[in-house]
Amino acid sequence: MTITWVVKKKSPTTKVGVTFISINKLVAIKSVSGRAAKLTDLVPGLRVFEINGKTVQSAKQACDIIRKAPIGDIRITTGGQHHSAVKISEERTGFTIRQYENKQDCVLITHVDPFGLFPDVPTGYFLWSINGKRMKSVNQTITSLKREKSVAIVIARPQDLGYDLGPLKPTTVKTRPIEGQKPGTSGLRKKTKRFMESNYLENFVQSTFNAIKARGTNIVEGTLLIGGDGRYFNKEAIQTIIKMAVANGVKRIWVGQDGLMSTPAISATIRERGPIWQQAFGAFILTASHNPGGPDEDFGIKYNCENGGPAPDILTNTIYENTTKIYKYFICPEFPSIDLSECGPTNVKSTDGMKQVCVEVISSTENHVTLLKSIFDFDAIRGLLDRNDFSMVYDAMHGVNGPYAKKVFVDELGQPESVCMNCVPKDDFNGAHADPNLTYAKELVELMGLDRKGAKIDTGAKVVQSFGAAADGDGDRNMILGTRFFVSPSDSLAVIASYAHVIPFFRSQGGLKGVARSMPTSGAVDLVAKDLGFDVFETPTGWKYFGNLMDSKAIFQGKDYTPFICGEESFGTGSDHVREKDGLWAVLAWLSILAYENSKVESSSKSLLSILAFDSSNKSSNSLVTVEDIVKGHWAKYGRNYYCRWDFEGVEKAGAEKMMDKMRESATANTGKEIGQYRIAKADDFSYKDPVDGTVAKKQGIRFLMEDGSRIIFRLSGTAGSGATVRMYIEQYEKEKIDMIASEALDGLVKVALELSAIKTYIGTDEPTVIT
Ligand SMILES: O=P(O)(O)OC[C@H]1O[C@H](O)[C@H](O)[C@@H](O)[C@@H]1O
Repeated sequence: MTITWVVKKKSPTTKVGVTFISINKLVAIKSVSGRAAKLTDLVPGLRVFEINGKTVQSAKQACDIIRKAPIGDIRITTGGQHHSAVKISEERTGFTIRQYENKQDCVLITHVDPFGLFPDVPTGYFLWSINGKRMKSVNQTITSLKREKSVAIVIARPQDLGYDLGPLKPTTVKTRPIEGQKPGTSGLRKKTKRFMESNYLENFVQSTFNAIKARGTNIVEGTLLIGGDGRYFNKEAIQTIIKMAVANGVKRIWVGQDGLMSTPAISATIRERGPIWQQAFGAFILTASHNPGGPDEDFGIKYNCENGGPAPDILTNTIYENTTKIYKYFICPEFPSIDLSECGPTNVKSTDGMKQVCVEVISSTENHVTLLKSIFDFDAIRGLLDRNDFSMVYDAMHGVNGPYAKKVFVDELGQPESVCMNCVPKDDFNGAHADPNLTYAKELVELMGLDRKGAKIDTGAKVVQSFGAAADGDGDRNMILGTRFFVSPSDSLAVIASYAHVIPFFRSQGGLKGVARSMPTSGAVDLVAKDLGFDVFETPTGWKYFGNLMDSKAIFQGKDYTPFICGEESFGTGSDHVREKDGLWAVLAWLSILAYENSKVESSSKSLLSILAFDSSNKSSNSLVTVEDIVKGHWAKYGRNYYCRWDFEGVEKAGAEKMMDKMRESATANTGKEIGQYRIAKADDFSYKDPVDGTVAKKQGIRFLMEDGSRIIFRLSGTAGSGATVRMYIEQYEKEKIDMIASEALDGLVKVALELSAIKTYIGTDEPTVIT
């Protein structure tokens, strides 16, 4: 309510009995005397809006207007809601006050006694002045209250001072676009030091918020999830993202304990956690996956959407566009840093208590492990693990999956801690390359009796474990090994698909309906699909392409391809239980297959392997059906897709791109060409039209498809940290000759590939850094 008071100015110099005080850009009445005091309720503390119809913003301006006004009526318009004022002659004020931590020269009223002298003063306001004197400290205020006989206080609404939100108050920070923030195959990856540069992380995070808001994501109602693989800068980045999320309007945030959460666990948590009104609308995942970590190595960030899957191309493109035209970001600098070491909620309120944000530190493992338990028969797996002739080791390579492995193998499946190798997450992965392949998982590979080419080595009298598996930094990749035996990821996918019915998740839903593989992954799974009648899809590299197929019915109202299994040659396997590849899922799938086959051998009933080619009846009733038995049984039934990938890491980008351009240009000319013992049936640059949403992805890899079904593929890595990485994929199918050594079987085709690409001319070498 506003009231206009009329006081008289009797001569050019007479005072009208009203003095003023400034509070920021507001004006309040400081004191009232003489005739003016007779006007009922014109008291100190009322806010002054206008004098003689002019808006006032400072005490000086108010005085000037009155001084310059002609003799006669002066009209002072005030509002009563903003400030309260009381004249007293007693001592008991009924206040509790404290210094306001975000602004050290302000006194905040934290409690008001309803029976005290100022019952109408709301808490959360500032005690601005007493008898016209600005109060800057609690001591000064107490002294004044005690000393003055009559007290007129002016209080200020926090929002009038711009302090109302306190820790929730957003600040706008000016920035400029930073070059090179285009996400690759799986998010933005750069050197950690680059990410630590001023505004680098902030620009990307703000661009992501801008993109998801424009897409209609309701970030105010849902929950934002944040977690990472624990690499260097993980925790600092999380605190920054929390502060930016709050400034952008997010009210509920979940963070994995210690800042840790594997990529599949993030996907599971988005999909599974909380009542519908709390469910996560998306997640920031801080990882550069299998790239090395540490201050001099790589850092990364990616965004996953409400279905738990990686942001689709359309969104990452918008994020990138936003990074090229960003000039400001929002952050709450006064939001407290959250202690990530203990699970539980921290509620942070605005100073006026009107707004609240909850940051909850949640278990990193709980949602994912609960989901895995609902997919697999843990009792059956425990039966296998408890056999005297079975042993296993799981190498988390110091990545994020250590705590998950301990939870599953030790807590749930009752195995000794020794099953878990390198299971303490480290921010530099112990100086190693947390990539589960024959080269980088060296310790495990040797333990399992293999060399870096996957050939058996002499382990002497040492007993080699029956089963070995490894994970990458963020826990979405897997490598499967048997005793002195390597399972290629393409074969692993095909074997799991052929055994899907032994896993309750698939069996209970009427069996598999769809399978998919990335284009460079071998066609082994296609043969299973053809045999067992599932739909099969060949997609570009990148897990995001599988998501639409999994959601074909639920989101796109098309044909239902779920339950669904998919995989990539890059050591990724998974299903529609989440929208990411899932390293532990693949390991449990293999243990389920082994448990199934071994329970059959034990009960002497007919084994699936005997239906294939491996004849379990030749085994003594107690001998273990091994990983090698299962894979060889698979080859005997379906034939073998000999396969290898050569990586040329950290080569010069320009040369690598030139080589790809040359092969692209020569595709038509190469089609029909004979080279060595091969004839090229088709050479092209793979492009993919998504059968679900119709989007087209071009330039996804140069293919040489031979008439006999063999394939040579070249593509540039989309995840390389610096320079370029050329990947060369070689595949040759043999129906009968399944017992050759892979490198020997593929020797001829490798030579053809080196010749067709003229790789040495372009990148200066034809020696790979990694062979898988
Ligand atoms: O582009 P590349 O380096 O070959 O990496 C390809 C891989 O990148 C990430 O790990 C993605 O999550 C995978 O889905 C993809 O297969």
